[in-house]
Amino acid sequence: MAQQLIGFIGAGNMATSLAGGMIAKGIRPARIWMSDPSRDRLDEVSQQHRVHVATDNLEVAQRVDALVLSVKPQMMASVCADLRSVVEERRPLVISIAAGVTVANLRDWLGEEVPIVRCMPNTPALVQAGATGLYAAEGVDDSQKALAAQVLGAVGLTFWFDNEQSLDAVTAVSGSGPAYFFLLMEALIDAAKAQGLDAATARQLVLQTAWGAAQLAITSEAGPDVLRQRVTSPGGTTAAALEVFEEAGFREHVQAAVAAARERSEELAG
Ligand SMILES: NC(=O)C1=CN([C@@H]2O[C@H](COP(=O)(O)OP(=O)(O)OC[C@H]3O[C@@H](n4cnc5c(N)ncnc54)[C@H](O)[C@@H]3O)[C@@H](O)[C@H]2O)C=CC1
Ligand SMILES: O=C(O)[C@@H]1CCC=N1
Repeated sequence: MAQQLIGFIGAGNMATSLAGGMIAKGIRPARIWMSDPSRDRLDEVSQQHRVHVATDNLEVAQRVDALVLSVKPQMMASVCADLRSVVEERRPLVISIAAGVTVANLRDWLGEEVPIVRCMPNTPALVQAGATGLYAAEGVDDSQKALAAQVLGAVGLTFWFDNEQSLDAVTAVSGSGPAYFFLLMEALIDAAKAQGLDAATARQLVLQTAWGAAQLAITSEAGPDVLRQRVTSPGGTTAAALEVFEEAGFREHVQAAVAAARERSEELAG
């Protein structure tokens, strides 16, 4: 694994965070290749990370042991069509991070024999605090699984799943999940302003509280339920607020929202 080369097709936000995370974890930049049609983007990336770059996807595919497909889902079919002959001939491990693109889609586009790992990362990968679900299709060996875990593990935690359908649940929970927390932050900032706090202070209070709560939950042995109870004095302010949330059906809304996201993920996967 030490000398294997990793290529990213598409040098966008997710690809550059993954590469940045890998380099921060000690992988030599010389092992990383990136292709993108945008010369400006590649110049930026090679300056920042010192990785190899190419405007031609095939140049990267011809060199690497693992190919991370990191273009937008709607680009995937055409990008794969161009890569197909090289991939069929060389059989690199293909790692897809595209939402809603299935192993069956990738096999259609790249050939039946290609080893594929499908992943669902999330945007906190951009700050090395990601959570990624991974699924290895049949034909992926242990060293290839280790390589995929090394790539995605460079930007956060990784979790393997035995069946591909689980990735729909992962998408609904941790893939889309950052947006749920951002919505709560937005709503709390608005509420803070409605209570007379200035916008900048409201923002800082809310973000620090979100960060602190996450840190506390991650580092504490107690679960979120116990931590919530510890904040809540009987008859106090938190109890007054939580009662409003519960009466409004907060938990049921979260259940319904996640179910809707899962359903949409299944629809997108076809
Ligand atoms: N936003 C999210 O929460 C998550 C996104 N993803 C997936 O990550 C993938 C990449 O997303 P981002 O990095 O946010 O997108 P992005 O738009 O930042 O990057 C895509 C890159 O692909 C390049 N590109 C376009 N056409 C190309 C081609 N023919 N060949 C090579 N490169 C080409 C673009 O120039 C761009 O730099 C998507 O498939 C998305 O579904 C995965 C998990 C979470
Ligand atoms: O909203 C979406 O469809 C994608 C999948 C997970 C995050 N963004």
